[in-house]
Amino acid sequence: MESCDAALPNTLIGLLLRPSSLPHPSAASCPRRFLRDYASRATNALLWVCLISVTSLLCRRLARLVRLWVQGSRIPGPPSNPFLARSKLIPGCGSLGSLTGYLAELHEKYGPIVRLWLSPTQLLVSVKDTMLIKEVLIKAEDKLPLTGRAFHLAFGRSSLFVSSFEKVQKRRESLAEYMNGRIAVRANIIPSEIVECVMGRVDTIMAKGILDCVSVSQQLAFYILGNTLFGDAFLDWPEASIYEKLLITIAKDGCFWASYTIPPFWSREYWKYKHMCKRLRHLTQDIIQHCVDRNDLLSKIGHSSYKDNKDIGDEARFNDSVLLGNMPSGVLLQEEMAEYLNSKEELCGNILGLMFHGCLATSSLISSILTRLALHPELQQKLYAEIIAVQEKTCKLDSDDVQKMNLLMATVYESARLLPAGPLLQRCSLEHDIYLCSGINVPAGAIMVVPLQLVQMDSYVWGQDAGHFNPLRFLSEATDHIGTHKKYEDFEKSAFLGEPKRKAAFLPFGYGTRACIGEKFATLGISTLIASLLQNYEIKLQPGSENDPKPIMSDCLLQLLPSPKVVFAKRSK
Ligand code: HEM
Repeated sequence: MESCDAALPNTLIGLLLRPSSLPHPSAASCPRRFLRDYASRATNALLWVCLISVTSLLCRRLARLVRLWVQGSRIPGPPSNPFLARSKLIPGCGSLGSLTGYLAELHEKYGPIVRLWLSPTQLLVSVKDTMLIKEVLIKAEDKLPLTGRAFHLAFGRSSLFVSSFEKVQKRRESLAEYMNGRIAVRANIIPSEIVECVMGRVDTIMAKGILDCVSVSQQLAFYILGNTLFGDAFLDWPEASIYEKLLITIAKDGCFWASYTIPPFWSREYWKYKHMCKRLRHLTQDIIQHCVDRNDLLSKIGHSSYKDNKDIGDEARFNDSVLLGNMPSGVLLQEEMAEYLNSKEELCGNILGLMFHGCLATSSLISSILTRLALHPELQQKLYAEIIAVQEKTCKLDSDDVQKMNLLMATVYESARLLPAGPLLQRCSLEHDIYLCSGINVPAGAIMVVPLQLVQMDSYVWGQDAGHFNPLRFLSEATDHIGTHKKYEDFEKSAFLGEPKRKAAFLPFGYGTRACIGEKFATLGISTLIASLLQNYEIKLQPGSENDPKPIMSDCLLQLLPSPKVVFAKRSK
């Protein structure tokens, strides 16, 4: 009789199962027993395979962690042990009581690049030197996984706001191409209807009384972005104000909920948050539908082939949107249609991500500018004169005109310098170490940050008055050779300063592979809006509040506190 052993298949599993000695005599005589034996050996083998893979994964992780510890300890920084890191960070926050304050002290002591252990697995590397910053922002292409998780939790799947550069690269390129193309063909980035609508809202709010700088800026930003992404349909969309409130509420809590590695299913608050996110996504689908009904969207975010494809379904038209990827013009194929339906969630995630980031960043810059204007009436006067001088030569202000207004552009830049959208630019390299020219090696997985406040207010780069608001520093003839400002005179003839060191230290929109795509759009759009506002209104502090404490920058949250109450006084024409 043939042995059972001979019956084992001639495969790897057969090899693993082949007994070292002769088969058990009873195995040959009992096929059922043999099968049981076979199954248990197969299970054993499978468990071994699992064990080996998990062990090798853990070993790889451990090796990576050891590399992080070893290489991290070679970067200059306080002599702390990764295991004691977090407990030391809080009391060590220094006199300024914030991470930026602490980093300032560390840079003073250890030089332009310092490391800090946030936890045994989290190494933070802060870079302050302008040349190193450029190198880091070009070489490190990924963003922190936490950022991607927060966007995903709040807005669903997105191909624009994820950690890996590989995943966002294509969408970044198509969006940037579209935005820049749009600026090139349309001089009026903010169409006159939106300016009129925004002015109408300002009038309505003014009729009720005094304006809070932050909330009015939020509304302005929301309408500009909404109109850009959704078209004119956004202006008469009845759910717009609910949408705005939900977006802001969700944005505030996003990072908190995303910081849980395992979602806290047991928490009612978490489910409330998820419910709000769902509502927001439904509203986004609603506004998309509203745009489709009004045939509006593609004139804003798609490209021209929409008009040639009137016979395709409403939903298919969205396939043409840059937020999903440009489809070749012509008839849509079945698979493309199916692909589109799968991508619906992605479109929603991309739109919500853009609305969230764009609104928050734009409103913070508008609010900062309005505050400066209310606090500096002499600057406002000069700006008004500049606007009128340009306007006399043209009937309607557009972005081409605005670019001729040097003092206005300088005011926007200076406000962005003093109040960047966030305290830190963050990057990481998920897979590869980053070798810097200075000989420092930043291990893969380390969190790299650029403390924007320190860089944009560095007196070595910006002069002794670095902490003061002075738009003239961006204009050549209004600034003397040591960088201090003259009066607001002769600024009309001034050119923008192009000094490289300053440029490298001016990063409100980031730099390098993951820099902001909306930079040009935001600066020109905001300047056009401010020009239109100043044409019609004078911005004043609320009467009686002149002697109140002046707004100062809150170091942690990066906003001006308290938000001043302002009045928009209509100009007599
Ligand atoms: C005043 C307004 C704005 C400010 C201050 C601002 C600032 C920033 C900053 C600092 C970053 C990170 C850059 C980096 O890490 O190097 C960023 C990223 C980004 N911004 Fe903006 N932004 C503004 C408006 C907008 C607008 C209007 C849009 C588009 C509609 C936009 C689209 C993006 C996108 C898509 C990214 C992500 C890039 C990526 O992760 O690859 N931004 N922005």
